[in-house]
Amino acid sequence: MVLGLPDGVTACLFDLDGVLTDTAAVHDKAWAETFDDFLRARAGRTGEPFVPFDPVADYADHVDGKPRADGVRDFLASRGVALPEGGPDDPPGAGTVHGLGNRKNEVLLRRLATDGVQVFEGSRRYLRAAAAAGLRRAVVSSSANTAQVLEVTGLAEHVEARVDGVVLRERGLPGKPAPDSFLAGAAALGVDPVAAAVFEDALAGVQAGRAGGFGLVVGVDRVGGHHGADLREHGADVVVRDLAELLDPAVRR
Ligand SMILES: O=P(O)(O)OC[C@H]1O[C@@H](O)[C@H](O)[C@@H](O)[C@@H]1O
Repeated sequence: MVLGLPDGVTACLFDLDGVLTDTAAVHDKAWAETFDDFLRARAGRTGEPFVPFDPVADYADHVDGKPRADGVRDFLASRGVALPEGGPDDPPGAGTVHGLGNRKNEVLLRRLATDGVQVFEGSRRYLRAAAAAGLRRAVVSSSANTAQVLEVTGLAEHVEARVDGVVLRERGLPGKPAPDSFLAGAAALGVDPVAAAVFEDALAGVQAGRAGGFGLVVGVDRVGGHHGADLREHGADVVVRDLAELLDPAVRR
């Protein structure tokens, strides 16, 4: 066993937000701000009560890990709201799926610029150890901002391939929970799925890992509560709080 991975696993497919970088929380806040503005205005118009976006349950169940437009559609569907699709050039905040998505991206970029991006130290160490052990390494994220985040954090140099929200759109691939993005990551590294381990903090992400028949699905639980159990239920073979636990089994819970 190398770095907590079963024999035969020669590649690692890392999700980005919440696994390598502390950006899941930033996405979550940007979604909450966007959806709350939308829901508040809608309640004002319809007279229905304003029920805010729940940054724990709504984020985990409907948004986390999915491509931007899927997040908009799936969360609104959970509230019985269907918006027209619109198009990628819709102005931020327009009453379309893309308009709300563009608004969320504006808020996200503003928050990333003011708060910066933190890399989880255990993840940086794990990436270095994986490279030293000769494991292949790809980042597989639904975010269209992946390349910029990898650059500003200096993580790009540790990663050999990237499948992200931009690549998914270009290739017309379905996002997580479909396995396609992880399968594309394994293909980019030239390995079979069974020889690759998936590292994921989102329910949609571990579901994708399970659906793709990967060698191991590592759930990363940074939020606590019942998220660890939910990750297992949706497809994680093991759950850790930080990738450092895989480097040092002594700190494993
Ligand atoms: O809006 P972006 O940057 O393309 O990101 C899309 C999604 O990317 C995922 O990585 C995040 O878990 C989601 O929260 C986010 O919504």
